[in-house]
Formats: sequence, C-alpha cells, structure tokens
Amino acid sequence: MSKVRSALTIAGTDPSGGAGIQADLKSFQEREVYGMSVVTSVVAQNTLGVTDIHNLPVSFIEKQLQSVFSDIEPNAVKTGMIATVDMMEVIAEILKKQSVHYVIDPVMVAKSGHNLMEEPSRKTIRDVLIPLASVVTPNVPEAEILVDFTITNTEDAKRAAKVIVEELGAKAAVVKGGHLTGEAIDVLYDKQDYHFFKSERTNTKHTHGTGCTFSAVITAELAKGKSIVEAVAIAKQFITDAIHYTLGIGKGNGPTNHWGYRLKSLPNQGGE
Ligand SMILES: Nc1ncnc2c1ncn2[C@@H]1O[C@H](COP(=O)(O)OP(=O)(O)OP(=O)(O)O)[C@@H](O)[C@H]1O
Ligand SMILES: Cc1ncc(COP(=O)(O)O)c(N)n1
Repeated sequence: MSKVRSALTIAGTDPSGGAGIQADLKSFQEREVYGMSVVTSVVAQNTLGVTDIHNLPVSFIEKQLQSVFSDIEPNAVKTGMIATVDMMEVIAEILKKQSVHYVIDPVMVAKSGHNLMEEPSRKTIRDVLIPLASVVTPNVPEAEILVDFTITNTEDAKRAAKVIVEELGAKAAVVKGGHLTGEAIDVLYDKQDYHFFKSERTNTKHTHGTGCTFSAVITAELAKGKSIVEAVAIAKQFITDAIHYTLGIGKGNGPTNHWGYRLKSLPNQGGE
C-alpha cells in the first residue's frame, strides 16, 4: 500500500486565499500530506469581509464526497464552514461509515462579523457531528454557544473543553485562546488530562483564517499517525509562526503566512 498520507477538508471557500478550503489545502501541503477538498459554500470574501455566500445543493456536496471516498480514502478529515442542517446531516451519514480521524472546526461567524452558519445548524453540529469527532477546535465565541456559558479566562476554557468531551461526546476538544487577552493559551482536554499550549500574543490585525489553518494542521498530523497531543502541539507552533512572520497583505485583516515556520531562523520577512 502507498505510504502517501492524505487529508480531506469539507468547507467553504475564500477566493482571497486566507481562510476556508484555500487555507486548509495550503496547510496540508506544508505538512506534506496530500490534500483533497469538498466545497460546501462558495463565499465571496476577502480580508475586508464577506459580501455574499452561495450554498451548493446538498445533492452536489454528496456527489463530491462520493467522488473522494470511492477513489482515495483520506487518512483524516476536517470540516470547517457547513452552513445548513441538511448539509450537516449528509456529511454525518457519510463520515459515520468511515473509520478516519475527524477534526471539527465549528465555524460559525467570520472575524468580520458575517454569519457563516445558519442558526438551526448550531444544534445539529452539537447533536449530530460533534459525537463523531476526534477533536473539536472552537474559538471562544463558538465554545460559548456549544456549552452555553460565558468564557473569560483559561479556567472557563478548561470547563468548556470538558463539557464538549464529556457531555457532547467528542473524543477531545481544544478551546482556542485567540479571543482572550494576555498570552495566547489553547486548552486541550482528551478525557484523561488537560494540556496547555501557550505562545506570546503577536500584536497584529493579520489573523484571517487562523482557526482554519490551526485545525488543518491538526488534521494533517493525525493523518500522519501523530497522537492528538502531538498534532495540537505542532499546529500551535505552526500557527504561532504563521502569525508572527506576517505577510502584511490585504486592506483589512490579512492572511497568515503558511511558510512562516520555515523562516523561523531568519529575520521577519516583512509586513507590519
Ligand atoms: N494574536 C495572536 N498571537 C498569537 N497567537 C494567536 C493570536 N491570535 C490567535 N492565535 C492563535 O491562533 C489559533 C487560532 O485561534 P483563534 O482563537 O484566533 O481562532 P479562530 O477565531 O477560530 O480563527 P479564525 O476565525 O480566524 O479562523 C490559536 O492557536 C490561537 O492561540
Ligand atoms: C470559508 C470560511 N471558513 C472560515 C472562515 C473563518 O475565518 P475568519 O474568522 O478569519 O474570517 C471564513 N472567513 N471563511
């Protein structure tokens, strides 16, 4: 059998390349995993925000999934933006039949404030998709919706990660600290222990697609056989460098630098 490892992202698009499917495929490539993608919604967006969303018909999403799974079985799958209940149900039916790692980035609202998930889907992601997940990676506002309490510090984040695992049924959860203050601390709970992943907070507005990139790297590392703790540690280092070595492009909240980790020993290559 081929030693090539592959990962599939099921998500929305970002034509400006910083978030969604485009960010996921760049991350898979950087982590040397063969990347595949199923588009759920085509999104007109850039670093300034979202102007329109075109949801693909559910039957067409199903056909794309069948095209992938009948040919190249991925070693790991991630989902990002899934706008509607119907889309979630079709994706769940197909993923239930696979024994692959499944990472959920429960994308709800874009950084620019635009809704990427219809309101009723919040219940479906919790009831139907999260029980199938190896890892769920909410940011603070998403975790607050999933667990229904306010998160203002790392203690609250710990409690939320535990609820997502023990009450909602995921194998593990990482509550990301990008939206809190002070050091950027992500909290992983995996049924046995808490693990903390810390970095300095970079003072930048260029954080478009950080969550997409972070969860895509976790997916790539799980596809290669890494443990959840190892995968999250690599993703944290990857996103820290991708934010630090900013590209400084775009008129709004710019994208991160997917090859930032390769510049680690070099001076900052530019941007603000
Ligand atoms: N300013 C920052 N400096 C360092 N790390 C950061 C910063 N902002 C976010 N991070 C890290 O980036 C990752 C993504 O976190 P964040 O909470 O921003 O996700 P998100 O809101 O889902 O992202 P997005 O919605 O842009 O895709 C986490 O590992 C977090 O700690
Ligand atoms: C298709 C898609 N998926 C996810 C995000 C979240 O990224 P951000 O919160 O940085 O806008 C996005 N903007 N677009």
